[in-house]
Amino acid sequence: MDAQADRQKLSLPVAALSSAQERDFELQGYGFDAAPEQLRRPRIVRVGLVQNKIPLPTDTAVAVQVAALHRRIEEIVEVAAMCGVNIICFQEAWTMPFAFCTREKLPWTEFAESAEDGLTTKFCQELAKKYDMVVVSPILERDEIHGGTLWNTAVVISNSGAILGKSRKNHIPRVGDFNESTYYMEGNMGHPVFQTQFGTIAVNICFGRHHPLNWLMYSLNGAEIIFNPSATIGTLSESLWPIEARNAAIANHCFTCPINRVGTEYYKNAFTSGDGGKAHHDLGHFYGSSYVAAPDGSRTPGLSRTRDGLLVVEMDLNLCRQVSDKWNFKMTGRFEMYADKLAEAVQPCFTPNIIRE
Ligand SMILES: NC(=O)NCCC(=O)O
Repeated sequence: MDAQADRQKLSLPVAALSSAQERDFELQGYGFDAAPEQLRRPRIVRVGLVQNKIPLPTDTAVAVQVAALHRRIEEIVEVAAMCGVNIICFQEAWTMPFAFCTREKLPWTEFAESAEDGLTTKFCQELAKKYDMVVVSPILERDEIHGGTLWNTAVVISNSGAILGKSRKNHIPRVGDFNESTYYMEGNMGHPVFQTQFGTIAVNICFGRHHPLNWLMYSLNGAEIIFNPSATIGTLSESLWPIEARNAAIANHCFTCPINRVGTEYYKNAFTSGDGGKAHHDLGHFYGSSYVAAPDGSRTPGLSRTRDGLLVVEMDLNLCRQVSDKWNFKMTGRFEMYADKLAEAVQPCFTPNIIRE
């Protein structure tokens, strides 16, 4: 039997379920248990994963689009609060259309905001305080202190409303129409993890999902829950989606939370893919399917491929150490051997260890 079938359904408040229905988004809840221990109490936390379409056409005024996204997220977060969510994470670049496919600078760079005192961070600080909830807010960041550099950044806001810090996307796609290197730089902050009241969390943004060493480094820094806010399309990655984050949860003895936006975003000006094909007006269908995977390899079902949704997942973080003690991948990982070998392999003078007759 697929381990995903035995994730128990979480019973969610009727008021939350009816609000979700009224507000036209899917609401699902699941739970992961751990065995009782003698010396540690269960460490129960509820996480919320939000996936959504952009509510307005991409040629609406920038400020109007941002405000509409704020309103949409506010109504979903309100329902998350009814469900007792402690930590919530939104999708990659949640305040904007995923317009990097166009390669146009304006108006898309106008969606970039300061991670420290931009409108969106202030909005999230209010939500965090109001609902006593840690908020992970992935945005396009404009870093005025460093010449206005753009980054793809997740701002982590404590349930007190204080900004705990930020984490930047380490790996930038060079595939299909994901022309993100035209806009922002590779993250320069390494692999920060954030100690929150509810557990230790990290944010591995989108394309980092394909890089096992990226997951590993967040885990080595102590992350128990790694969020993976993403924007990806069916024709490109749907076959990888159920596997990569789930495998990372197993390999790193932690929970992983991949989140993908939904819908097809239409652009007025056509763009090409540099493959001789016809110019087109959209990047493709963002297939949602957000889910949570546990360190024991089980996972929740995914949210819808087409609808806005909130996935509420209760987990006992004691499961991380319990699975680690069973499988010991951190003990058996031989990281010292790989550290040496990788240091050699990245040198220009490296010669592969191939034995020939
Ligand atoms: N947002 C982003 O990095 N997308 C790239 C495609 C993928 O990773 O599936």
